[in-house]
Amino acid sequence: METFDTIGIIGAGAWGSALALVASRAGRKAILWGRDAETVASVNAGNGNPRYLPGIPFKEPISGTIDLSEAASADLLLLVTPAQTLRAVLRDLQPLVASGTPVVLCAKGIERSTGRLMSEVLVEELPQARPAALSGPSFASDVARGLPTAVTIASADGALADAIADSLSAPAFRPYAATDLVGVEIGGALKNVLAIGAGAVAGARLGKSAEAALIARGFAEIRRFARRRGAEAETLMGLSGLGDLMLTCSSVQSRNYAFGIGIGEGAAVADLLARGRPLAEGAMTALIARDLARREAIDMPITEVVAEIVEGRLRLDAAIERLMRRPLKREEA
Ligand SMILES: NC(=O)C1=CN([C@@H]2O[C@H](COP(=O)(O)OP(=O)(O)OC[C@H]3O[C@@H](n4cnc5c(N)ncnc54)[C@H](OP(=O)(O)O)[C@@H]3O)[C@@H](O)[C@H]2O)C=CC1
Ligand SMILES: O=C(CO)COP(=O)(O)O
Repeated sequence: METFDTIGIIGAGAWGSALALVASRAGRKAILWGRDAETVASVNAGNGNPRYLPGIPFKEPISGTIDLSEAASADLLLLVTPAQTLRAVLRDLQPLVASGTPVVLCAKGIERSTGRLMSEVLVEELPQARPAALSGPSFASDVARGLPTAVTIASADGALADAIADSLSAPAFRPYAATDLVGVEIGGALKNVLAIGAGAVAGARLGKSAEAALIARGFAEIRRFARRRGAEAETLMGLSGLGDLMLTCSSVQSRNYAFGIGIGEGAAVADLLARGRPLAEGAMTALIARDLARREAIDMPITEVVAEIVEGRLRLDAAIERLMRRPLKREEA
């Protein structure tokens, strides 16, 4: 099996830092690239990442750098900047990455300007890379603390997925290899949209029954979308689909769920978005998924209302009424 001794992590936010700790715990040399010199200096001084993972000590060695070429020369790269920044980051990486380098996409989103999945952006901008994705139920703070976590690592090249899983496996971090890259990406991106919806229902105190209904019917939308893209049904039932959906739609640790709670409690979406941080990828993904669903005639009514709420064009009570008044239908997805 191929082995990857050095792992370059691109993006020193919460998830990139947590994954750098994982790589180090797995016995690899972890090179964490960040554009913020202060954060990188803090990591190198052994003081962790107080901006994104406050209060969590970094006990394992990580080599921080602001020099992209240093991280880009690693045997394996993890790309961990937000979805909408992926293309620009890949353009910077293009002259620095050796042919055949495996690149693991860790952002959960779809590109707004093109509707492309992260792997499609990767193929366009860094064709010399071997694409893979890491997804699943995993809060950065849990992983950084060393709490037990399982994720999916997918690549169309099954041997590569196995090798990446092997290289990242650590006592409290258990990766499962998979080959359905598209299914893994879709589950990870679209669960964030439902987390906003579920959070809004929770924030408005509409009851756990309503939350469960939204999650279950929203999951039917994700499966519909994934089926159309050729994903395997079982993928959506796994860690990167149902697993991450359960986590993100039920925990205030989730930034998407928390964003939804804010909406449900009556905060203006514009105010929530203007705060800019923490990152709620689903706010952007809702708009893209709605547009793609319309273009491809996929019935996604919950995604539709979440998108309109995010756009500030629909109130939560009107959204619920619209969903409840839809013509009755058979339950099958
Ligand atoms: N946090 C989590 O629990 C998990 C997150 N993810 C996914 O990982 C992705 C990243 O999330 P997360 O790390 O939490 O986000 P954070 O907001 O914690 O960090 C984002 C990082 O990306 C950097 N960044 C932003 N824009 C650019 C850019 N244009 N070029 C280079 N670097 C940039 C930021 O740098 P700066 O500080 O300088 O702005 C920051 O270091 C998201 O898609 C998210 O869905 C997946 C699983 C778990
Ligand atoms: O993807 C995540 C957990 O698996 C993190 O979710 P949030 O981005 O909503 O915090």
